[in-house]
Amino acid sequence: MTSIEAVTLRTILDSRGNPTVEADVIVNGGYGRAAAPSGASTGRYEAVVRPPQEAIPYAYNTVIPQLVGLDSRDQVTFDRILHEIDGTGTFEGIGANIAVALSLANAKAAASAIGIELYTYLGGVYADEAPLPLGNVIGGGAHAPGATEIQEFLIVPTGASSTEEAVFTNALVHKEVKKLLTGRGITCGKGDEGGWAPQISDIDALGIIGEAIDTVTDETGVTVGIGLDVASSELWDGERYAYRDISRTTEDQIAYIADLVDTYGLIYVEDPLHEEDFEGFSTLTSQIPDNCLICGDDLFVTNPERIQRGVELSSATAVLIKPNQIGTLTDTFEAVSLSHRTGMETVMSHRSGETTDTTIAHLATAFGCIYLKCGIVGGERIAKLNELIRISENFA
Ligand SMILES: O=C(O)[C@@H](CO)OP(=O)(O)O
Ligand SMILES: [Mg+2]
Repeated sequence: MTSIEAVTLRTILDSRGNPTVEADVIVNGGYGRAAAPSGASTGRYEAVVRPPQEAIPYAYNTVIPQLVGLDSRDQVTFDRILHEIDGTGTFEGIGANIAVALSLANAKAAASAIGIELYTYLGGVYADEAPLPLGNVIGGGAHAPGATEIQEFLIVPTGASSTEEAVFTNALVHKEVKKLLTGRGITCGKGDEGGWAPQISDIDALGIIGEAIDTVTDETGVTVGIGLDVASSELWDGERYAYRDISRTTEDQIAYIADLVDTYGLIYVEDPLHEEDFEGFSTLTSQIPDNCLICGDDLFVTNPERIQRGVELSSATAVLIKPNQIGTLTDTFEAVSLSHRTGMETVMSHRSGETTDTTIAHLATAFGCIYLKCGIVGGERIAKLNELIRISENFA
């Protein structure tokens, strides 16, 4: 038994300058630390976050005394107890930020006590491949208001032969996009996730990224695919998708996305429709070629019940996995395994508000996710990418 000896919670800074929760779990022979990230375009059905200044004192009184003495290696019981103490099903009581930090820190403590890496502890001998990085190269929406209308223009170095090459290919495209923007006299800063945030149309963004990829592929020989996170719940006004100069009905939106997939050869589209529209997702998925994943983020919120509904309606071919949307590692694992059992891919994802915590690089590898979505540059993003490079050394 790896007994939990002490638990500490503190408030730390996130990448947007907001307070977030960090947990330390100390066990006999090891310790684990994890921090909660936070979203800007959060799904309506995500587990509930409580402000750290309220949630931490509450956890010291109500949660931590019940965790001390538990066996850290029994993650299922640890997570069940978090749910029992909370009692709401959505972590409204203790806060999903507290729950996720504690749950991940506990797994890391158990791995550390055994003296193995987290991805090996969770994935065993069959965790032998690192996911490809899916990175945000241009962005707007809730992450950079005033820039592009689609929230994220993503790239995946599908032709990379190593994690190092994959990570650096994305970085080269990111640099090349800056060159092209500057060459056209377009000034831009960066959005919350480190993608460029120019005031250009979505179509121009796709054109520029295509050009940048061509240059990088010519230089390196590595092919790169393009994806989108439309984050459509942010555009949906209850009746239509309200873009700046046009508003689209659901049918128009489906036709628009299908056309983008076709014209730009997209290989990944996340949240093309809003978070309630399982049927619209299903119609779009049936029209899209198999080589393009249709991924649900706000639609599924890493919640097995919602994923099951998506399975029944064939709404998507991939599920975005964000541990803080559901609150515990065990719930996250259930979401991943249900997705895989039903033939869907999984994409482990950062949030727009992040810390230098690298846990998701381990989870993505342990759980066999196809992609790790975590940006391209910026300290809190490269922390995860550099960890992925370290993890991949073991598979060489
Ligand atoms: O929509 C998303 O997929 C995420 C991460 O890119 O954004 P946020 O964390 O703001 O929900
Ligand atoms: Mg998303």
